[in-house]
Amino acid sequence: MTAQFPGYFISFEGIDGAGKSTHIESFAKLMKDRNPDRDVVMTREPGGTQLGEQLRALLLDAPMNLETEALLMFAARREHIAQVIEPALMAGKIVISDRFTDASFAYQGGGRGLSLEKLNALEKWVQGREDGSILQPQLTFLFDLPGSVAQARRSKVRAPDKFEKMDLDFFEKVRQEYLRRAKADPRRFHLVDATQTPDVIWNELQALEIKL
Ligand SMILES: Nc1ncnc2c1ncn2[C@@H]1O[C@H](COP(=O)(O)OP(=O)(O)O)[C@@H](O)[C@H]1O
Ligand SMILES: Cc1cn([C@H]2C[C@H](O)[C@@H](COP(=O)(O)OP(=O)(O)O)O2)c(=O)[nH]c1=O
Repeated sequence: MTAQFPGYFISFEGIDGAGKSTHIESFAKLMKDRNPDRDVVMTREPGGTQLGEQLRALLLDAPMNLETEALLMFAARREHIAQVIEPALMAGKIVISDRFTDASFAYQGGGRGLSLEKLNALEKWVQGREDGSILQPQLTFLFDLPGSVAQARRSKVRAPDKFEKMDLDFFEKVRQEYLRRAKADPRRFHLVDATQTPDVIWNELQALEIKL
């Protein structure tokens, strides 16, 4: 269940190298152009706050126990929700986040094997609201593509962080968990075939009618 806010919450998801960053800023500009009376807040996870960015640096670099990793992801998320996401949504803003909780289910759950039970408990704890609802994006773009294609793209442009050093099998498991979640919640997810060219993807994003 999603709490009702005057704002609108959108997340971008996908395995590393899927093409999220390539489109997210143009998409934020598109939202602003179409809704000139609304503020658009761009943010990211892990991160989005001063503490969250410090946690991000640790999470993307230091090897750690799986439970520790999940707890730190959700700790950064709690701060992000309290400081950035909820206030913006209460004020009627459009929040666009480069990743949110689906990434924890996909990476720590699907990829590294943390149980669904623990992830569900963390989600309830961190995103639970007084009215019993759980904060979720209203719309999630899932950029989907085979791990091998994403890996080839990444290797051309950047040195890998801790997650990007994981092998193909890991990314295939992350991808399958993302797809499982998308299938379970088709009203929230918009699946993007990320093997298409950036132009085709951009046309697809522009053609979407988003009812705020
Ligand atoms: N649709 C696409 N086709 C081919 N290359 C792409 C496409 N989208 C992005 N890229 C390239 O792939 C690399 C990774 O894209 P990026 O947007 O950083 O991915 P992400 O943010 O999902 O990790 C970049 O070099 C980018 O230019
Ligand atoms: C939000 C989140 C991210 N991650 C991982 C996915 C990415 O590998 C990494 C950072 O994501 P991202 O910002 O997409 O990295 P980049 O800017 O290098 O494309 O953190 C998790 O494992 N769990 C989470 O809950």
